[in-house]
Amino acid sequence: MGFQSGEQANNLLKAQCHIWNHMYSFVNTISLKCAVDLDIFETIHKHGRPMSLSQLIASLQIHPSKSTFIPRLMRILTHSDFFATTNVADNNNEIEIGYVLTDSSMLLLKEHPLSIRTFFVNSLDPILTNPWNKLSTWYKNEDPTPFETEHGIMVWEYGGREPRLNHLINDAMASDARFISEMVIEKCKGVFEGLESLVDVGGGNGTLAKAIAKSFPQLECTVLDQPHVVADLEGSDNLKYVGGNMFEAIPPADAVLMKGILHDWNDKECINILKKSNEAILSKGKEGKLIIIDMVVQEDEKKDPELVETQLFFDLLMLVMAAGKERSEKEWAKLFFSAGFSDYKIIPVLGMRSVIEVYP
Ligand SMILES: C[S@@+](CC[C@H](N)C(=O)[O-])C[C@H]1O[C@@H](n2cnc3c(N)ncnc32)[C@H](O)[C@@H]1O
Ligand SMILES: COc1cc(-c2oc3cc(O)cc(O)c3c(=O)c2O)cc(OC)c1OC
Repeated sequence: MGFQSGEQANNLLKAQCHIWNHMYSFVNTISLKCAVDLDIFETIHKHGRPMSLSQLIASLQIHPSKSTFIPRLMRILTHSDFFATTNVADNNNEIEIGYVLTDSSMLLLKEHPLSIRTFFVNSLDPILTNPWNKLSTWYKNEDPTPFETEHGIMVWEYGGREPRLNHLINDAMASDARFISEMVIEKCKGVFEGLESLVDVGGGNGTLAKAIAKSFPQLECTVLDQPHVVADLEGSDNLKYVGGNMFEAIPPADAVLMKGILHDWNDKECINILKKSNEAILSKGKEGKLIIIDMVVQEDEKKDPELVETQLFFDLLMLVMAAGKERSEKEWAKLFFSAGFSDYKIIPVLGMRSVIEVYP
């Protein structure tokens, strides 16, 4: 085949690069996981100043025959912004490259107060990644999710039967909730002010509710989750745990909080949960509200390509794990009005996610 122009050939070469880039996008994931498993971030952090390759290699627990392969791992992770480099002088005053952590790698440290390492590590456990290999099979069968095609059971039911999955998910969610709690409370104080009671529906082990209960001591907080999730958890003065089913009943409260819940369900199921939430709010006899923390998918691709791509990754994650979806503002509005709510306000202060207030 002859090319009509140099431009045509160049376009095909670019297309090939695009395919190869996607063919090996997983290299980014695997390299990052490898650095976490080898404790590279912890090692550089503990060093306390820029760390040269020789210092790093000497501190890692790797086989001596693998020392010469560390620079290549460091190079790709520097390319993907998990390390920054600077010049450092060695003992002989020779200049070498020194590695330092970036904001992203800091969040993968075990001891960082906002660490999301557990969310990262647990999300890459084979129990949660194997279902992705069933995506095309799932498109050809009647199963509700690729998770069910892989494991023969839906994710939330499986959590009740398989303690390892229950812990993987609960610990991952708690890690995310620790990250987001402070920001929610700091940036959205007004959302909680004046409330006397709040129920965190599907609140997991209560990480977010605990932070809210601590910041607003006058607020009576309840965490509703599946019985096996809250079974061994103990409340405090203004926090209690209730085992139940959000499709059946939600305890009455001035406000219903749902973080990362509605994106796990399809539209029909969401409308049922929203109607139960509306009943819970109205039964207090006051003008309560619903507080949702979830993604609002940005429709303007060009605004922040990494943010939009990550939202689209999560949209497919929801399809693979739980038959849910990430929603655009239009899709959220349709759900709220179908469930009988009259208005809503999106507060876009959490990066990829937003706080949405919804009013009866
Ligand atoms: C994605 S996690 C979110 C956890 C928590 N909101 C957070 O932000 O960390 C979804 C939660 O919904 C809970 N869940 C699933 N089905 C439920 C049901 N029918 N009733 C109550 N909770 C449920 C799960 O047990 C899980 O804790
Ligand atoms: C709780 O708030 C959020 C939860 C999720 C989230 O993340 C997951 C990650 C996994 O590896 C497997 C899963 O099954 C899940 C979920 O089911 C799930 O809901 C994601 C969020 O934002 C992207 C959350 O914040 C709203």
